[in-house]
Amino acid sequence: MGILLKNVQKVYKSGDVEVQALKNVSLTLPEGTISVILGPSGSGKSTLLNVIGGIDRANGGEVHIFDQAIHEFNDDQLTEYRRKYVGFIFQSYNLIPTLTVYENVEVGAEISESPLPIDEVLKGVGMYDKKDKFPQQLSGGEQQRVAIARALVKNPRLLLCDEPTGALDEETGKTILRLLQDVHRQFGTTILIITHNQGISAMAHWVVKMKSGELVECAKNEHPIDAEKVNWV
Ligand SMILES: Nc1ncnc2c1ncn2[C@@H]1O[C@H](COP(=O)(O)OP(=O)(O)OP(=O)(O)O)[C@@H](O)[C@H]1O
Repeated sequence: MGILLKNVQKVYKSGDVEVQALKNVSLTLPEGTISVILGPSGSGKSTLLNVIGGIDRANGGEVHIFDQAIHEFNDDQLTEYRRKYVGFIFQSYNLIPTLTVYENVEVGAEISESPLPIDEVLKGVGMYDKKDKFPQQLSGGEQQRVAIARALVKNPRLLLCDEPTGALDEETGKTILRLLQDVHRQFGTTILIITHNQGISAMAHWVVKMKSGELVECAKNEHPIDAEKVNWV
């Protein structure tokens, strides 16, 4: 199984206040599928992604990723899990401003046991021609391509995307979604995408809906559409 969550709970405490970010979330997503996670702001989407990616720990329940019980992992094991299996893409790109495009992707390659060739990955995302540029010399869409290249160069089995098109216009956003779809087709990568754009769910195999820390729906989409045909909302 790809992703298997059983009764996962996450509580954040700040002072006397407790926030139940995840309430008994159970979820099954097969390996090699694209899933979209929808839900209002504060519903627990990022927390869910972070728990699956081993950035954050659940307070209760079980988290099995590729048949590994990561909720039982110690910190070193969790770091190793992230390094080996997980690529992250965020809305804010998180590129290192003092490094070139090539060097930013190299950072991703260095932490991997079996990285893909950097030049090939840069060509794949259409950024090879700009490999010597710095992030501030690039448009938002180009920066996101570099961030995707940095995640992909690890050849991750799991690609976690938190609002990857949130800062992009429709045309650029769709090229990024196309790229994710191509990655899925080429490598069979399991991809999770958090979005506020409901239209994107039409390109996913599974659509997960969150509300107030609860998983309210996990529906299969039998006929995912191409990224270009997404109804941008
Ligand atoms: N580090 C933290 N400390 C305290 N509370 C937190 C922390 N991270 C998240 N929360 C709270 O947990 C709840 C779920 O947050 P989360 O970021 O997972 O929601 P979200 O659905 O991703 O929201 P958004 O769409 O706005 O990013 C929110 O009430 C949030 O304020």
